[in-house]
Amino acid sequence: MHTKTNILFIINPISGGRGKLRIPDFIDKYLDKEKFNANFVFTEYVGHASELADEAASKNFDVIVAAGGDGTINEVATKVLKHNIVLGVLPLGSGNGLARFLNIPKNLRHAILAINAFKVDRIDTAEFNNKCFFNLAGMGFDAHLSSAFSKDKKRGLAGYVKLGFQEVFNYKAEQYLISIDGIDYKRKAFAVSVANSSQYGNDVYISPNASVKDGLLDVCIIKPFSILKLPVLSYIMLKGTAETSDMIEIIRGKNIKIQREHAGPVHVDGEPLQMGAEIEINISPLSLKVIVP
Ligand SMILES: Nc1ncnc2c1ncn2[C@@H]1O[C@H](COP(=O)(O)OP(=O)(O)OP(=O)(O)O)[C@@H](O)[C@H]1O
Repeated sequence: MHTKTNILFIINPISGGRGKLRIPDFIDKYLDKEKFNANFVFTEYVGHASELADEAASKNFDVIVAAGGDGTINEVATKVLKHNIVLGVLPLGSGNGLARFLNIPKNLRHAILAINAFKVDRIDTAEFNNKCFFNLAGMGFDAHLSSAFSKDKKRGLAGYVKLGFQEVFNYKAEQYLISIDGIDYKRKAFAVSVANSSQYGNDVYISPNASVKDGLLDVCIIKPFSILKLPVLSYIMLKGTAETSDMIEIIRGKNIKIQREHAGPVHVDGEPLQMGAEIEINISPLSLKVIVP
């Protein structure tokens, strides 16, 4: 007789700006009950997913599924990594950067069927000072925007795009000293992103050739630009041509130190945080077990 796998679904009710009350019933309908004992829990506040995942992993859960966006994945995966169990993802966020990179189906039924198939792969993870990240972290305009977005009542893609347009006009590029595996680069930048996967979400690519399995982080420096070139930058990101563009410089490495002008906002998987002026980023190759289609 097989023992079943204990699986917990941690559902963020606000991610992606859609109601999720019926999600547990839907999952229950398609999940393979021969394989899994399923439990469901909704998060109630920022940081709750992390607490729930930590508790479940120290009990008898073998798989924890983050049902939400990159912020929810970040909280859950940090604890899944710590306890060396398996992460699942149901992409129910606004951008779903990591899920898109991993080709996890946007269609919920298909994403559940992929969990049933239970193909487990390993991906790189990284630390941004003492915070884990799995998709993308950074500073400059990205961080400024995610800080502003978190204060905004309206979630979802439309709200994000609208706010982005408002903020981009006022934002000033800053000076950074970036050390990548011991080589120093002094750069003025609109934003500095450190990419594990290739995209912010919604198929907006900052580092189109990034891989979560190459043991490398992609430091993406968006150079200062005239606002008139904003459509060009947007086009580059949508088409995934950053690698050959003169608006973005991409340098790969394992150990990254960034000295910025002052302490201030950063984002870690899209979630805004405040950090000091000095940031150190390191990669842990193939450290996280995750269910992939
Ligand atoms: N009940 C809740 N009320 C308010 N915030 C919550 C609640 N549960 C979780 N959160 C927070 O919601 C934030 C956003 O979640 P998430 O990133 O999953 O969605 P998203 O931003 O819509 O998607 P994406 O990151 O893919 O664009 C996270 O910081 C998480 O901690």
